[in-house]
Amino acid sequence: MHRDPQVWDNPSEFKPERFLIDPSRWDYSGNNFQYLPFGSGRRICPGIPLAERMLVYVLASLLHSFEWQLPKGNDLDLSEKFGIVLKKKIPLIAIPARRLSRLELYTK
Ligand code: HEM
Repeated sequence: MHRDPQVWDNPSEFKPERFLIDPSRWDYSGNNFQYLPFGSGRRICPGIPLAERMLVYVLASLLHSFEWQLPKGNDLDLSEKFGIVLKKKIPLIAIPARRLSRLELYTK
C-alpha cells in the first residue's frame, strides 16, 4: 500500500521532501490506512515516542559531527532487495571525517 500509485505520486521514487508538503497528512498513529510506517492496531510499534524524540537528534548529531563521503569511485545506489523487510541491494559504505574543531567533543 505504500507503493500504491493511486495513493502516492511516483511511489518508487526516493523523494523525502514529499513529507514536507503537508505534514498534517502524514499521520502515522495507525489510523491512516494509507500510511502505516509503525504498523497499526494492537501490535503497533511501542517505540514511536522514543523514535520521535531520538531519530532527529541522532541524525542531526551525525551530520553536525562528521563530513560523510562515499568510498572513492562509488556512486550512491538506492536499489532494493526484496525480502521480509526491504533491504538495500548494495550495502551503503559511508566514511565519516571529523568536522568539530576539538577532539574532546567526540569523547566526552
Ligand atoms: C523509526 C523507527 C521505527 C520504526 C519505523 C518502527 C516500525 C515498526 C513496525 C512497522 C512494527 C510492526 C508493527 C505491526 O506489526 O503492526 C514495529 C514493532 C515493534 N517495534 Fe518498532 N519501529 C521503530 C522504532 C522502534 C523503537 C525505538 C523501539 C523500542 C525502543 C521499537 C520497538 C518495537 C517493538 C517491541 C515492536 C513489536 C510490537 C509487537 O509486536 O507487539 N521500535 N515497529
